[in-house]
This record gives sequence, structure tokens and C-alpha cells, in this order.
Amino acid sequence: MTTETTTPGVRTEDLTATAPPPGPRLPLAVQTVLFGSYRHRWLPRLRRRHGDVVRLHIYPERHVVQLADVDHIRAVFAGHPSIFHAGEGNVILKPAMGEHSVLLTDEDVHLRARKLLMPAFNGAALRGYRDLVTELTEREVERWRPGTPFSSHLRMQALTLEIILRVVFGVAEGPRLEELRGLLRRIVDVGPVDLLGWHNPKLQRYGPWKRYAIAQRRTDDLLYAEIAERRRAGDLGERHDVLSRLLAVGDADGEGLTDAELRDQLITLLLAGHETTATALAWAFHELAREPAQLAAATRAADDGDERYLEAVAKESMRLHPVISEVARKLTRDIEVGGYRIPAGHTVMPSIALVQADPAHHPEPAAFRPERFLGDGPPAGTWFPFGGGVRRCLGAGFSLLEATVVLRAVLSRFHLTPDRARPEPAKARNITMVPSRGARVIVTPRTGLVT
Ligand code: HEM
Repeated sequence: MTTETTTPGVRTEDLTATAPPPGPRLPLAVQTVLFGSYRHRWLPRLRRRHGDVVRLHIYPERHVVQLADVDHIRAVFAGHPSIFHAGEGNVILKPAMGEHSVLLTDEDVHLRARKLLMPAFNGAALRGYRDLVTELTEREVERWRPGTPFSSHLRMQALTLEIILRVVFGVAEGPRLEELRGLLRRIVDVGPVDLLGWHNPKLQRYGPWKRYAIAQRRTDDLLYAEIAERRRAGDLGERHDVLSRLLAVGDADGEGLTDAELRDQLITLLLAGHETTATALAWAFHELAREPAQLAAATRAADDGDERYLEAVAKESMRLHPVISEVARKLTRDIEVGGYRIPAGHTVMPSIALVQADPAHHPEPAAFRPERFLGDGPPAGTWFPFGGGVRRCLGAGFSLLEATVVLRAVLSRFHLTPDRARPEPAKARNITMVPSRGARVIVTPRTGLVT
């Protein structure tokens, strides 16, 4: 297979450009803070000032190049996986997810992991999860207290964690899984302080880092015990949870995953599949509560079982409020983008947030309009909250299914209003962008409303 990329503006062979991309001259520490906490405000400014290809210096990758041109991004996603290493680009997640994680590996090792995981997220598998998602959602929504403002983000975090636990482990009963559930709540709730400890093992001897490390070790012990017991189970073929599927299939050479590989993939799915969907749903509630016309349309769709509109609500929320604002690919050789030279070892970063907020692709980009996603939808390459190419999110279909089921269950039962009119600004929470006050809403039972 050739590794050459010929898309306009991007070259991987016969390079002629020598100039590096423009970018801010601030020290690494300042750029790291700006990127870590204020990227939603800083990066659009950099684009206006420097253009679609901007060089940054941030920790831990150090040399990073932001991309905001749709053609450049398309070329990167279509580029050869031996040149564009997403696994190396995601290195910040390694201490939690482990070296075998599908998110952290590249080339053949990544392909093998992805092939093994895919069947658990294909169309047939997704249909099988629908009843479970519906049941857990009904159980959650039944507990909501009308009239009292609450953080929809927190409730969605609890729900999506329960859903992903059940999808990954199946019927999660018994003392071991009960303990695991408690520990996972701690492990997946990663704050900036925890991140410091991930990358500085010495810190793990003290305070919060020590407690996090202990929780991590205990989680691993329980996971390995669960894996061992599941390996001995005689009914793997009849089970539909991800762990059983992974144990049952093995790979093309007849070799299954080792315990360490299984542990890493399971933790990856739990971490990647929980906070992301919860945040996307919280933003959807935040918008619906402030947009009476769209709320009315979504409520009608819930009553009529029109999942197309409900899915459009989820997609538009992900456009307006991308949960992950950029993805990363570390280069294994020099390339050329937009007339600039980008050396091997640098990380290119296609910006989801900049493209999805660009009026050239999405008219009136600040408006929440699910209708954009009916009919043909936005032009190809201008909506990619799940990333792209061979690394596109494995759980994209699952999270859209989850979002549609949850929206339908909530809107069938409740009317939504915001707890105050002013929209909540976005705030950076590690690698995700979340509503700053938790997307607080008030729910009112629809049966109690005079229409
Ligand atoms: C709204 C919800 C979600 C969003 C916005 C999201 C977003 C993303 C993004 C941006 C990537 C990186 C893609 C790239 O580098 O091009 C990714 C990768 C991934 N996501 Fe998601 N995700 C979501 C939900 C989920 C769920 C529910 C799961 C699991 C059940 C999941 C599992 C994964 C995995 C395993 C990868 C790594 C794929 C690979 O490297 O081959 N995600 N996701």
C-alpha cells in the first residue's frame, strides 16, 4: 500500500516547503495553561490571527499544529496510519488506559485491537443493547424530582456509567462487581489534579494521588479476578456483553487477548464511553430547555417515535458543543500542510470545534438548529465530533443510540426549563468541554401542564 497523500494542501512525499507554520511566541507553560483551561476562547483567536495552520507549544506533546481547514483535515484522516499515529497522539491517557488500549496503539497492534472490539459495536450488537439502555434510563428518570433545579450533567454521568458498565460486563451482580462499580466511579472521575499524578509517578506516594493509585490497583485486581472467572464460564457464546464477546472471539490467528490486553480495553471503553456521552446529553438538555420551538418539536418527535429528529437534536448539540474539541495524530515523518513544513515528531491536531463553528460550513453557527441534520445534513467533512478515518470513535453509533433513547424517555415524561435564562458557558474539564454549571434544568411532568 502506498503511503503517499496527494490531497490539495497536504503532501507526504516530494516536499518543497521549508517554513514552519506561524504561531504564538508565548512560553510553553503559558500556552499549556491557555490550551488546558481556555482553549475554547484562545484557539479561535489564534486562527483569526494566524490562519488555518497554527503552531503551538504545549505539554506533554510539546510541538503541536492546529488544523482548521476541511481539506487538510480530510487528508490527515485519510492519510496512512504509519505516518499519522493517533495512539502516540493520545499518550496523555496512557497511565489510566494502559499500553494495549485501542486508543493508544498504532498500526498493526491498533488494527488487531479494533477488529476484536468492532463486533461489540456493530449494527446488530447495537440493536441488542437498546432494551437495556431503555430500562436503565426509565429507572433513572423515574427518580427525578419535578420543580427542583438539578445538574442534568451529574444525572447523565450516573446513567451513562451504569449503561456502559452493563454493556461491558453484562448483568453486573455480586459483591465483586458492586465494589468495582464504586471504584470505577472514582477512577473515571478524573480531575486535573489526578492528571498530574498520572504523569508524575513520584506524586503517587502522597494524598489524593496515593488514593487514586490505590483505587486503580484495587480496580485492576477486581478486573483480573472477573476476567479469570469469566474465562471459566461455560456460556460465553450466549452472553452479549463486551467482555464475554472478547473472550469468545479471539483473533484471526486463533489467539485471544491476554488478561493485560483485556484489562486495558475494558478500562478504555469505560473511560471513553461514559463522560463523553453524558456531556453530549447535558448540552442537549441545556439547549432544549432554552429553545421552546426546538423543545416542542423534540417532544412531538418523542411522542411520535420520530428518532430521526431526536438524533438530529443529539448531532446538533455535538456540533454546537463538541465534547472533544480536537483530535491528535503524531507524525512519523515530515509532511507539508498548506505550504508549511511540519517535522516528524510533531503532532497535528484537526480542530473539531473550529470547523463546526465556522459560518462558511454552518450558517449562523451559534444557533441551535437540529433541522440542519434533517435531509442531506451539513457538507461532508464539516461535522466530525467523533474524529475520523481508521481512528473514528468506536462508540459513535452506540452513543447516538443512547442519546436518542434518553432524549425520548425524558421528553415523553417531562417539560424542561432552565434554572436561569443566561446560557452556561463551556468550561474545559481535562480533555472534554462541559457546561460550566452542570447544565442545570427544572423538569415539570407533562401530565401536569395545561396545553
Ligand atoms: C458523545 C459521545 C462520544 C464522543 C463525542 C466521542 C468522541 C471520540 C473521539 C473524538 C475519538 C477520537 C477519534 C480520532 O482520533 O479520530 C474517539 C475515539 C474512541 N471512542 Fe469515542 N466518543 C464518544 C462516545 C464513545 C463511546 C460510548 C465509546 C464506547 C462505548 C467510545 C469509545 C471510543 C474508542 C474505543 C475510541 C478509540 C478508537 C480508535 O482509536 O480506534 N466513545 N471518541
